[in-house]
Amino acid sequence: MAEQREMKAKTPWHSGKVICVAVFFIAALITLVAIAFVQNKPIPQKYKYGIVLDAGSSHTAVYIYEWPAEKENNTGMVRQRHTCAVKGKGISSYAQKSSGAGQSLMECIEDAKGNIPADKHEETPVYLGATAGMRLLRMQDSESAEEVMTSVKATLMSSPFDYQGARIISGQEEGAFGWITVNYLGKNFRKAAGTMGALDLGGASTQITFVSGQSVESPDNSMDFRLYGNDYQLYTHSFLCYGKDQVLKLALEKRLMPVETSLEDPCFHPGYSEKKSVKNVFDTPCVHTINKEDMDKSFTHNGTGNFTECQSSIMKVFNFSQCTNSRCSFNGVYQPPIEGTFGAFSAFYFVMNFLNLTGHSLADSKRGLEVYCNTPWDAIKERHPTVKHKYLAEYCFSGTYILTLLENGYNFTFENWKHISFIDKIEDSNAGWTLGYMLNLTNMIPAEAPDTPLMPHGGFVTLVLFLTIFLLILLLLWYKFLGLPSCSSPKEVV
Ligand SMILES: Nc1ncnc2c1ncn2[C@@H]1O[C@H](COP(=O)(O)OP(=O)(O)O)[C@@H](O)[C@H]1O
Ligand SMILES: [Ca+2]
Repeated sequence: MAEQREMKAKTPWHSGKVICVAVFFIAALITLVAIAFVQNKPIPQKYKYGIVLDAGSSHTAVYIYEWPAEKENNTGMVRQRHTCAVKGKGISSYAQKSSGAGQSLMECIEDAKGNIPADKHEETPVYLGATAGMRLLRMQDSESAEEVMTSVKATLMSSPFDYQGARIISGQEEGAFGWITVNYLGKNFRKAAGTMGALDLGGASTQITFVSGQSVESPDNSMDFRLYGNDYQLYTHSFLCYGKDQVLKLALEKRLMPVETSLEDPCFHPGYSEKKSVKNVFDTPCVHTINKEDMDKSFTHNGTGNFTECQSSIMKVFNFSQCTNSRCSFNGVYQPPIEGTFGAFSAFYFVMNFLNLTGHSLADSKRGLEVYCNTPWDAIKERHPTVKHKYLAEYCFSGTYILTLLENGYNFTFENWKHISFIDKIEDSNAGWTLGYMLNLTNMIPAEAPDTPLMPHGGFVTLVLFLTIFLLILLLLWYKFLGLPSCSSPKEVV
């Protein structure tokens, strides 16, 4: 008997105590693995949506953004879900028939309805911001501008979305929100590396915005932001009339005074010849007024294709002679020295990308344009049969304007030219003021950095699982070498 009892003690696998521990052990392990698995499985994300209409001078674009509901204050979480290009020209072109402005947006509003889940329509904010085309119309004819804005407001208010306003934004806002967009998308706000300046070229205005180490001398050009716990003092300026369509008018105006029947233009290709109406040049508050008689005339616009001469003619649209600050860009506008890297978007990108000049030095870009501008118009048309006629005719002018604006206007140099990146999108979202505008209006950029957990949730669960398994193994080893703590009742132990 005594021998039998000894045998039993030496074969613990048959003991009730061991089975008890094993059952607990396996049950605990299964539970842990199940918890880790369930917790690590991505839970279906709840998304929120926002719509911004960019009512530019040349056209209107609708942007739909989306972001995971519980992560809205993290940088870089909002992304562009969809865009819709409104057919026809910009809303300012409806000055004479304002109801057409709101009507023009209908198709893209329908398109937005299909792109946002129906149960979210009511809670999705919609904003419209109009830029330089409407600023010019307001200067020219404030009543018509008011009517156009009333018309677009009515359309947006009749949509199922949550109407949050339609207004003409200021040039400072346009510049600053473009800067916020590129730095938000580039996740620069929480990096030590610093931010990127923003260069936006439109049809009617252009904006330059960057963080300057020097204090900004003129209050009009200064904007302060506190974002994710950092203070930023921005230098920003918007040059009304210096978008590429208005600058073309400024340049033509200089060559058309006095009004003649033909005009030789080095900024257009040799062989280019088109009849244009004088009114098309002088129909804007950016140029001088001329008498009605001249307004009704027309002229033949002939290209001569000469980059150097084109550049000299463009130089005349800038005024470099007066500056009441310590330093200026042009037209007496204060600008601190260029600092850091820049993202150049909108027409800066469209034009430089078409010309294949996005990765070139300033010297190479000039050489490239010399050849391009001098190429006969017929050859250009043959090479690009599908490109819109107006764009194609104007790329030599626009490219030359871009180089002149950046080098002579803003004082970029052969040296720091490489710090300019011509960009269209960052991570599938367009660079432009719309995203920054929405982030600001929805309070999605906190002033202080939100507290972040030490490690992501999934990592935390996995770590707990491993630590527990490790402890269980320790327990088993302990049992093997030191014996088993009893599972049975205290009475039996005694
Ligand atoms: N593919 C393209 N090639 C050249 N220019 C383009 C292209 N697409 C758009 N543009 C131009 O980009 C500019 C966009 O300006 P827009 O945003 O409408 O005006 P603003 O910002 O001054 O109110 C316009 O001059 C338009 O003609
Ligand atoms: Ca624009």
